[in-house]
Amino acid sequence: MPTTRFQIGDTVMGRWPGSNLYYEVKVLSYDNKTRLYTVIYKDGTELELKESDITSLTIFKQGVSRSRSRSRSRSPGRPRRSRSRSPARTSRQSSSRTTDVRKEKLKEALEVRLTPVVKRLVLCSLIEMFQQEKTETESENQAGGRYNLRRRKDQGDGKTIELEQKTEAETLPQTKPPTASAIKTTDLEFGGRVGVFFLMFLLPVAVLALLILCGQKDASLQSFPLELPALQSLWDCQVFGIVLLWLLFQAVLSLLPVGKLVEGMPLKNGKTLKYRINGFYALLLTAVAVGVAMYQEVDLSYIHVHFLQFYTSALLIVTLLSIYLFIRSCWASEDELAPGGNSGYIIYDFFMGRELNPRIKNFDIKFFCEMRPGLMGWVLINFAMLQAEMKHQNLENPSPAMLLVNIFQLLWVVDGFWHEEKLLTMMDIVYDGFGFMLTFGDLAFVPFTFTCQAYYLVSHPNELSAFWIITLITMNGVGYYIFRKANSQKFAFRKNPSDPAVSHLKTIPTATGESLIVSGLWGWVRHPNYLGDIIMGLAWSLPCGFNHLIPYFYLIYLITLLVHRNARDERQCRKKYGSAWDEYCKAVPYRIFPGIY
Ligand SMILES: NC(=O)C1=CN([C@@H]2O[C@H](COP(=O)(O)OP(=O)(O)OC[C@H]3O[C@@H](n4cnc5c(N)ncnc54)[C@H](OP(=O)(O)O)[C@@H]3O)[C@@H](O)[C@H]2O)C=CC1
Ligand SMILES: CC(C)=CCC[C@@H](C)[C@H]1CC=C2C3=C(CC[C@@]21C)[C@@]1(C)CC[C@H](O)C(C)(C)[C@@H]1CC3
Repeated sequence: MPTTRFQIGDTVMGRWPGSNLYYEVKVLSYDNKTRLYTVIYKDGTELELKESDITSLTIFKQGVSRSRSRSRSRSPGRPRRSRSRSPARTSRQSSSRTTDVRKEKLKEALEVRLTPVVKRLVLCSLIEMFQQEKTETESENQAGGRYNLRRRKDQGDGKTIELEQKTEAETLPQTKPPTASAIKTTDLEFGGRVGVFFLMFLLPVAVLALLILCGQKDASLQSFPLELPALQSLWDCQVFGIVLLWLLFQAVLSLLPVGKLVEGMPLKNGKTLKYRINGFYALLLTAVAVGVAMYQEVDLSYIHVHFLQFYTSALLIVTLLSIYLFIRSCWASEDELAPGGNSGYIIYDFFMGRELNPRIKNFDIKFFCEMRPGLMGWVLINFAMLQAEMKHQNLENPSPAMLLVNIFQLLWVVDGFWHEEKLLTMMDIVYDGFGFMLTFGDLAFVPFTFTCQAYYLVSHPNELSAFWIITLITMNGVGYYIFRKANSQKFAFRKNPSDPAVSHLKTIPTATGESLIVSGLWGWVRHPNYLGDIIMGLAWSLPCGFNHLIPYFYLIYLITLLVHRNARDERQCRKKYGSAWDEYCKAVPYRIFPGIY
C-alpha cells in the first residue's frame, strides 16, 4: 500500500459503525479499487472503513488531551473513576466462551485502553447512539453522502451485526456528531399521536375501574357496576390537601442535606447532574412521622374509605404537573430535550415528555417523582389497608395474607431505596422524557395499582394454611435472591470487573471495551433480574387466593412491561455490542424464562 495513509499492521483508531465511537483497530488490508481499509476490532469483527473514518493514534490522543484541558465538568482534585482493564480481567476474558477462531483474533487485537476523559466521551457517544434508535439526523446530514462503513464478510457464526440489517441507503451519514438541534423523534411509540391520545384517557379510566372492582364485594370482571360513581363523590378538598401536603413533605425530605451527592450519567452536552441520594433516610423519617401520627390517634383507615378520592386528587396533580412540564419545556434548550419526546406533535410530546431532566434549581422533578411520593405512598397505603382490614373484619391482628403482602412489598421498596443510586443508570432516567406517561405512572399508577392486593384483602379475606405461608415466603425469598443478586452482580461488574465478587464470572468481550457476563445468573437467562421480579410479583398476588383475577393485575402489568422492556433493551444491546451480543444470545438463548426463547 505505498500511497495510502495507513499501512498493514498499523494500530489506529477506527470509527464503530453507526456511532461516533472510535476504537483501536488493526489495519489488515487496503483495497485500491474501493479505497477501503479492512480493519479488525478487538472483538474480532472485521470491517471495511473509509480513510475519513480512521484516525491515527497520535492525532486521536492529541484530540483527547485538548478535550481534557477543555473539560470543565470535573473538578481538579476529584479522583477519577477508571474502568481500565486489569491483567486479571484480561486473563478472565481469555477463559470466556469465545470461539477458537475468535480467540485467535482476539490475541492479535489490542486492548482498548480508555482514559477517563475518553471514557466520558465514549459514554456521551453511547447515549447518542442510544438516542439514535428513535431519531434521525437532519436531512442536511443525509444529503451529505452515504455512510460507507461496510462489513467485510459474513463471519458465518451468527455474527449478524447491525450493518447486515442496514442497506447502505438506510444508514445515515455520520461525518460529524449530530448536533442537539438535529435530534427529532420520528419513530413514534404506542401508535403515535392517535395511540397516545387514547392511552391518555384509557389509562386513568382503567385504573379507576380497577379500584372500583377491587373495592366491591364481588370483584369479578362481569360484575362491574353499570352505574358509575357520581363525579362529585370522587372529589374531596380535604383529601386533595392531604395529597399536596404529602408531596410537600416528601419534597422537603428529598432536599435535606443528608446522604451523598452523586453524579448522574453524562448528558448529551457532556455535563453531568448531581443527585442527592437520601431516599433511605427519607423512608425512615416518614416511618417516624407515621408513627407519631398514629400515636396522635390519626386513623389511617381514612385512606381506605377515601381511596377513590385520593386517586382523583392524584390524577388532578398528574394533569397539572404534566401541563407545567410541557409548558416549561418550551423554554428548554435543545440539548435538554429527551430524544423520545421531541416529535413536534404536541399531544405525543406531552404524553412522552419533552424535557429529559426538568429541574427547579437543584430539585430534580423526575428523579423525585420516580422514587419518592409513589413508592413511599405505596408502603403507607398498604399499611393503611392493614389497619382498615382489622377494623373492617373486627380482627385483633392483621390476617397472615395481609401481613405477607405488606412485608413482601415493604422489602422491595426498602431494597429500592437502599440501592437508589442505581436508578441513575436506568433508561427511565437516562433516556425517557418526563411527561404525562411517567408522571401518571409514578404518582398515580404505582401507589394506586401496586396496592391493589392489600386493598382487595380488606373486603376479601383469604385464609392461608401454614404450608401456603411457607411456600409463599420461600417463593418471595427465591424471587428476591435472583432479583437482587442479578442486579448487584451486573452493577458491580460494570463498576469494576475485577471486583473479587464478580471476577470469577465468565464473560464475552465486546468491541466497546465492556464485557457481557455469560455465566451464573446472566448465563441462565438474559434477564434474570426480570425473572426474579416476576417470581416476587406472583408471591405478592397468591396470598389473595384464586377467586378473582383483580389481585393478579400487578403480575399481568409486570410481565407485559418487562417483556416490552426486554425487547427494547435487546434492540439497544444488539446495536451497541453487535456481533458480541449475538454470540451472547447464542450462548444464553432464553430471554426471561428458562426454557422459553
Ligand atoms: N416493578 C416494576 O414496575 C419494574 C421493575 N423493574 C426492575 O428494575 C430492574 C432494572 O431493570 P432495567 O433497567 O430495565 O434493566 P437491566 O437492569 O436488566 O439493564 C439492562 C442492561 O444491562 C446490561 N446487560 C445486559 N445483559 C448483560 C450481561 N449479560 N452482562 C452485563 N451487562 C448486561 C446492558 O447494559 P450495559 O451493557 O450498557 O451496561 C443492558 O442494557 C430490574 O430488576 C427490573 O425487574 C423495571 C421496570 C419496572
Ligand atoms: C402504565 C404506566 C404509565 C406505567 C409506568 C411504569 C412506571 C410506573 C414504572 C416503569 C419502571 C419503573 C421502575 C420503578 C418504579 C415504577 C416505574 C417508574 C422502580 C424505580 C421502583 C423501585 C425499584 O427498586 C426499581 C429501581 C428497580 C424500579 C425501576 C423501574
